[in-house]
Parts: sequence; C-alpha cells; structure tokens
Amino acid sequence: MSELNDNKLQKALESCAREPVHIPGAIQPQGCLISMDDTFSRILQVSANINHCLAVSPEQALQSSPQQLLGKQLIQRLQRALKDAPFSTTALRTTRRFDEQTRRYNVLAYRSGKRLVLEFEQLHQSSRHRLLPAVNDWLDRFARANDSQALLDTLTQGIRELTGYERVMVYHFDNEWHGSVIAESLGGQADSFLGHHFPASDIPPQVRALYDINPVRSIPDARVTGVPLIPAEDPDNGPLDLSQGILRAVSPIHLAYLQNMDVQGALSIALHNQQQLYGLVAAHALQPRPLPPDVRDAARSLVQAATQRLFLLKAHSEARFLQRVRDSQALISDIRGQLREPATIVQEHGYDWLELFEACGCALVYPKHTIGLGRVPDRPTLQKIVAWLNQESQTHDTWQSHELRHTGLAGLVDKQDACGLLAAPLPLGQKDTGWLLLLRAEHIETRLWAGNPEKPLLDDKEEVRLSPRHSFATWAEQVTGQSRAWSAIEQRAVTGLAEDLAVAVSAHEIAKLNERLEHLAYTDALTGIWNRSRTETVLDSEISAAIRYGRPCSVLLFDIDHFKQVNDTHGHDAGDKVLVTISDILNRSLRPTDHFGRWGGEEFLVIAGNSTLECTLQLAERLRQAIEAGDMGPIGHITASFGVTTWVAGDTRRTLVKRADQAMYRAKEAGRNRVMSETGSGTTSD
Ligand SMILES: Nc1nc2c(ncn2[C@@H]2O[C@H](COP(=O)(O)OP(=O)(O)OP(=O)(O)O)[C@@H](O)[C@H]2O)c(=O)[nH]1
Repeated sequence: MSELNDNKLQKALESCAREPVHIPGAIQPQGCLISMDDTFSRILQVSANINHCLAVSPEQALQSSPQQLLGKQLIQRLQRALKDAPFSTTALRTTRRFDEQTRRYNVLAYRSGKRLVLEFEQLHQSSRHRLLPAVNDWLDRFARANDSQALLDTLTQGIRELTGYERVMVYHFDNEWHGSVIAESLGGQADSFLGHHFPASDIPPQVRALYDINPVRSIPDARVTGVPLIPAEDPDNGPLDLSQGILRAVSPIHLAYLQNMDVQGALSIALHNQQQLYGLVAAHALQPRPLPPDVRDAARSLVQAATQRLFLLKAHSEARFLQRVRDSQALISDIRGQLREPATIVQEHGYDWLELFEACGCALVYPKHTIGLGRVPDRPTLQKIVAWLNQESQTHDTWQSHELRHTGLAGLVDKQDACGLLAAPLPLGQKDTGWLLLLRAEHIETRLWAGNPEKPLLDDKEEVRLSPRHSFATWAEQVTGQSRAWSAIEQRAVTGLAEDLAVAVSAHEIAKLNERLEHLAYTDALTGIWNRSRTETVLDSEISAAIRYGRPCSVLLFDIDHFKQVNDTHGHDAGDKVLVTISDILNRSLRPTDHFGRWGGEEFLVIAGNSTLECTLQLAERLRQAIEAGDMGPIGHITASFGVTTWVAGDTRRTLVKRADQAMYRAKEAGRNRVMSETGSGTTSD
C-alpha cells in the first residue's frame, strides 16, 4: 500500500474508531424507549414511536410522571429489581391494556449514568414452552461434543434452528483482531464464508468494546432507519448511552455493510474467554426476521453453555499437551540422576519435542556448548542468535516470534531454515544463560478474505472514511514468511522444559567440575602424573594387598643426577621440560599394573605391584637406560640414580620408602646413574 494510502487508511481507521456507536440518539423500531431520572420522578426522553408501542404520544409521555405513565406496580417492581442488581440489566414482563386488548411486553431496564432506561418490546406469542425442550436438547448435544470443532459446528446448527436465520457462523479473533470464520451452518440460499478472514477494521475497537458490556446485538431488520429520541438530548445529562440496551440504533456504516453482504437481519453474540473477546457467533437472515426476546435469550444461553464447554475442552487438550511435555521432562529427571550428558538428552528426547511443538529443529546452546537437532542454523549462527537473545531479553524471559523477518534476527535465520522461533532461557546462574531454541518452518497459507482487506477506503472528496466493502467475493492472499504462531500453552511448556534442562546441564557441569577438581587433587600440575599424596594412597593400598594376599610389592625411588646443575646452566624452564620428559618416559615404559608418581622435586616413585625384588631391579635397570638414552634437547642426556626394595612383613609405607631412599643414596654415593637395592630385615623397626 502506498504511503498516501497508509496515511489515509490510518485517518479513516481513527475516524471510524471515533464513531460514537453507543450514543446514536435513536433506537431500532422493534420496540420503544423511555428514560427517566434515577429517582423515578421525571420522564426525560422517549422514542418517537412510543405511541405505536404503548399508545401514548411522546408529548403526553414527557408530561407524565413515571408512575402515571407506567403504573405504580411496575415502578415498584423496577425499584426492587434494580436494588437487587444495581449494575446489571433487568428483564421484566408486563402487560398493558389498550384498544380493548391486553398487550404483553418484555421490559429491559438498566442504568445509564444518572438515568434509568426502559426498553419495551411487545411479545406476540409465547414461545417459552417450546423453547425449553429445544434448548435442553442442544445442551445435551454440546455435552456429547468431544472436540472444539464438533462443538462449534453443533452450536451454529443450534442457533440456526432456534432463530431460523440462514447463515450462522463462529468468528474467531486473532491477536490482531482479524476475524476468521471457524464454524458455520447454512440454510436456504446463503453463501458460505467458512474459512474466510475479515479484517480487524470490520469490527472497530469501540464496537468490540460494546460486546464486553453487552454480549448480544440484535438487528432484526437491517433496512429500517432509526427512531429518534425526543428530545434528542436531555439538557441536564447529554446524549443517552445505550451500550447496555438491545434496541440501540445501528450505525449507518454497519447497515450498509450488512446490505452489501445481502444480509437483512443479524444477531451477534459474543464468545468471551475470561473477560477477553474470543470471537462472535454471527447469525444472518437473508430477509428481515423478527427475533422474539425469548428466542434471543435462548440463543444467548446456548452460546454461554457452548463457550463454557469450549474452554473446558481447550483446557483438557492443553492439559494433555502439558502432560506429554512433562512426561518428556520426567525422562530428563531420571537422566539427571544418572548425570547423563545434555547432548544425550537432546538426542534421546529432541525428536519428541519436535513432534510436540511442531518444530523443525531444536537446539540447546549454553556457554561453550551448542547441541542441535533437526533443521537448525549452523553453530556460529546459533551462537549469534543466543547473543542477540541475551541482549534483547535482558530479563531472560521466554521469547517468541512466528515472523522472524520482522525481528532483529531477520538477517541471521534463513527463511529456508525457519520462520518462527520459541526460545526459553536456561537459568544456569546469574551470569551464564543458556537457551533452548525451538524453530518452526515456514507455513505458507492461502488466506481467503471476504473482500479485499486492502481496499476499504472511500474518498468523499474532502473527507476520507472507512467504507463498508461492496464486494464480499473471495479474495485470496498468499501469506508467506511466517510459521504457525506459538500458543500461550506452548510458551508455558517450553519454559518448564528449559528449567529442567538447566538442572540437567548444571548437574553435568558440576559433575565435570568435580572431575576436574578431583583430577587436580590427584595430579602433579607440572607433569600431569600422580602427585605425592595420590602415590602414597596407592602405595598404602598395595601394602594392604601384600599383607592380605601375601603377594610381593616392590618400590623403586629414583632421583635425577646433578639436576641443580641443569637448572643453573639451562634455566628453570629447561629443568621443567626434563621432568616432563621423564614422566613421558615412565608413561611409555611401565606396564598398566605399575603405578608411579612424583615423590618430590626431582624424585619419582614407582610401585611395581605383584613384583619381586629381582623383577623390580630389572625394571629399574630398564628405566635407568631409558632415561639415559632419552633426548633432552640442548641439555643432551641426563641420568638418574635408583634405589629398589621390596616389602617384608612389618613394613609400613614409611619404612618401605625409607629403605628405597637409603638404597638410592648409596647409588648416588657409588657414583650415580646406577641401581642399588636394600632388603628389609622383616622387623618392625624404623
Ligand atoms: N626445574 C625444576 N627444578 C626443580 C624442581 N623441583 C626441584 N628442582 C630442583 O632440583 C634441584 C635438586 O638439587 P639437589 O638436591 O642439590 O640435587 P642434584 O643437583 O640433583 O644432585 P644429586 O641429586 O646429588 O645428583 C634443585 O636445584 C631444585 O631447585 C622443579 O619442579 N623444576
């Protein structure tokens, strides 16, 4: 749409929204109206047709007191009824006798500001006795409807049968207040509008607001003009607000709209979901069709009953969905106990989530991790999405869009990959946040509009106003670049899922952290082999095994020769490298059953499990040669001196290592680069 048209449309919408539909100063002719002050002392306004309805001229009526005009008894009944229900409308039945006939009326009474309004509709033939069984029958059918669609279909049939109107539809409003026809029942020559969309401007905000005050709008004859109120305005109180009434005259725009649709009679009843307008039941008659108050009330009861069942069915289906998501969360909880990797969780349950949320891909992204499943953007893109979400959602709330092209993620996510995103934060801690991302593919929809919604303008030379469409012929619009929208319940469910995943992720991170801490506690920071404390623990358990099973346990302790010189000549870093190289030599040369660790600065202890002294001497010799042969870079070659001993009864860790140390000392004394052994006496002396 051009910029000019955009501006025009905006102006037209604003002017349409200003149309004071609640104070039309007139009523529809199927009844008459009397307004009086709220102390029941003065008649303030009457409709011009009061003579026809109540056999009294407007002048006479305006000169009478309410009691004179309506009789003491009716006034007393009204006073009682309005006292009991001061803010709502009250319906009474009454009779009047004139032209030698007794006429029966339905009287709708309500307060309007400081005034009291009475709307009289003449009752011609009581239909109550046949209405009740019919209503009961429909209520039974509603109770048997087990899904929303069946229920709404039944409702449209019920309203059609009750009213005799030819087309009954259920409109549902989307988030932008566009309406779509989701159920319909047709009779006679009525055309179908099922599946059609109606632009939000068809039912402007102030008209929608009226449905919140008064859920029923009845226009039995769309051809007639309104009957004015006399006087047009009450000088003390201004225009009369008829929002709560049933006779309120219809705006000319709406009458033209109905005529353009070939509709001559209409009844609309609001469907409310917890105070919010969910939709409308709209019944159309192709000819004017009077609608007795009883039938109107019965139709309203049917809509109310169906609405309650509709939201009950919706609640059930949402509960089933939540249960399925919870089931998959329960599996995470099991896994949580086993500390399985988040990647495994995503692999095992991700496909369930894709199915449950009708998503094409899902990803779990948290610091240093990106786990994806299904159709998802590449890793760097996922990281960028999450960075954007962290910026966008400072409060870390669940974020969603079914039109990514209109968000800050437009350039990041390719339309081919996804058009919708539901993202729930993983509360991992104050600084770190991860996200669970569910992506939805494009959903190309052919939307059938009842008339072209882009052409609602009428340029009256000077003034631009919204004109009702002249054509309701189908106009098809291809809607692309969108996914199916995310429902509130899906948003709730993904939040819960993300919270559980956060627990799983944290548990895994903690497990990994513990592993790291444990590793640090066990290992020597420089060489990565066991430290002294860990070596002592292992030596203790080897000694225990030696005591219990009588199996041999030998140790060898070696110390690098002239290491101080290495440091002094080549620097401390070069010395460090030597220690690391020696650790590598040990790693390569020893059997898996041997254990070793760094015992002190340049001292290493090897525990040769299940090994006799003789075998350990051979091992020590092998190690000595390996060290001597080792290439130490610019340092050249280095050597080490070894002391070997084996456990004898009564040995403790201290005595055993002390003996090995003595042997090593002797090896140093004897000229270094050699292996010496020491055998224990079998006594317990230190
Ligand atoms: N680079 C390095 N040097 C260490 C480390 N731990 C101990 N040393 C050094 O090892 C040397 C040990 O020196 P000494 O005890 O005098 O023995 P030595 O020079 O090896 O001589 P002998 O043992 O008698 O052959 C000292 O210079 C320590 O500073 C270490 O982690 N890195």
